[in-house]
Amino acid sequence: MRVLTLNPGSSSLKAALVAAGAAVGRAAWETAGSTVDGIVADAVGCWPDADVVAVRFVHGGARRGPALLDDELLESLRRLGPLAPLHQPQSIAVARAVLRERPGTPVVACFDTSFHVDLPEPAAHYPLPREWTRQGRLRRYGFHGLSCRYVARRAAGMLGVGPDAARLLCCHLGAGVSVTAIDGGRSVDTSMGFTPLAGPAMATRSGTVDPGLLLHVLETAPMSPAELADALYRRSGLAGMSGTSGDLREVRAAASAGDPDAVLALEVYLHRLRREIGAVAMSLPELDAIVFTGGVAEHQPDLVATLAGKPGPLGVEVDPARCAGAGDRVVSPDGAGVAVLIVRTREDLELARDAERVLSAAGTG
Ligand SMILES: Nc1ncnc2c1ncn2[C@@H]1O[C@H](COP(=O)(O)OP(=O)(O)O)[C@@H](O)[C@H]1O
Ligand SMILES: CC(=O)OP(=O)(O)O
Ligand SMILES: [Mg+2]
Repeated sequence: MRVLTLNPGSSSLKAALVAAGAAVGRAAWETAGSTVDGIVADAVGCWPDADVVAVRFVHGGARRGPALLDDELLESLRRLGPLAPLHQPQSIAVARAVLRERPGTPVVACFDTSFHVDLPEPAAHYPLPREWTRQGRLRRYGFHGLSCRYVARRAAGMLGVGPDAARLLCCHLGAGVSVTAIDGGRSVDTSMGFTPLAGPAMATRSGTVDPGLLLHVLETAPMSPAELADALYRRSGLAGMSGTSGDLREVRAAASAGDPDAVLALEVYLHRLRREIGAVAMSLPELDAIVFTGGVAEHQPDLVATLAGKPGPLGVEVDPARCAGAGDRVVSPDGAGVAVLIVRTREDLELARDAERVLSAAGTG
C-alpha cells in the first residue's frame, strides 16, 4: 500500500510517500506565507498514485486512535480548532484540499493526542473546581504523540530492550517543544496540556506562565481572548523574547552577534527545558534514557550537548564528540547511568502505520 502522509507542524508542512514501511519520497514546505491549497496540490501532484492519504491532526480530543475522515469527523475536529490554533485549522485545510484534489481516495485522520489518552488520572486531572472538570473534557490531552510513539519504539530497539521495558523521556524539540515520560511504551506524563501551549518555551509560544500573571494582564491592559491567544501562541517564546521569527537558527545567529535579547532568550529556552525535564522525570519509576528528537535535535545537536552537557542531579552526561555525529545515535559516554539518544523523528512512518491499520480494519486494505 502506498500512503501519502501529510504532517502540518506549526512552522512547516511535511509530506512523504510511504510504501511497505519505508519513505520512498519526501518533501517539506515552510508554511509562513504559503497557501495550504497550493502545497497540497504540489504534494498530490508529486505522488498521484497514493492509495490512501494520512493527515496529522494534533488534537483528536478523547479519540483513542486514527479514523477514516468523513464530513462528520471533519466538523468535530474543526470544533477543536481553538484548542490548537497553530495546527488544527491547517490540518482541516489540508484535509479539505486533499478531498477536493483526490475525491474517492480514502483519507485517514491521525491524532497526536491518542498516544496520551490513557495518562494516569493524577497527570491528566487539573486542580480546578470539580464542576469544571467533572465532564472529563478540561484535562491534559498531550501532543507530539505520533513522534513519541515512534521514538519510544526506536529508542527501545537502540537500547536493546523490549518496547515494554524502557523508561524514557522523549524531548521533542521542534517549533513546538514537549517532554513526555514513557514507561514501557505508555505515556505517563507530558508537559503539554489541554492545549499545545503548555510546557517549556517554544518558537513562538510562551509555554507555561503563571496564570495569575495573565489575570493581571487582563485586568491592567484589557484585551480580547483572540488578542491574548495571538500574544501567547504567536508573539511569545523565542520570537517574543528575541524579536526574531523564533527559528532557533535565527535566535542563535543574533545571540552570536551579541544581541542581548537573543542571548537571554536562549538562556530562558534552555532553562525552561531543563526544568521541565526534571519535573517530568519524576513521573517515572526509573530513568533509562532521555531521547532528543524534532527538527532542533536533528539539525542542531550541539544544542543537545549544551542542554544536557553538565551532569546534574539526574546524572545525565553527553559526549560532545558523539553529539556532533550523524544519524540515530547514543550521545552519552559508555557506561553512563542514563543513556542520552538523538533520534530523528518519523511521524511519517507512524501516520502510514495508522492509515494501514484503519484501512485493513475497514476491509479495504
Ligand atoms: N536544516 C536545519 N538546520 C538547522 N536547524 C533546523 C533545520 N531544519 C529545522 N531546524 C530547526 O528545527 C525547527 C523546526 O522544527 P521542526 O520539527 O522541523 O518543525 P515543526 O514544529 O514545524 O514540525 C526550526 O525552528 C529550526 O530551528
Ligand atoms: C504539537 C506541536 O507543537 O507540534 P509541532 O512541533 O509540529 O508544531
Ligand atoms: Mg513537528
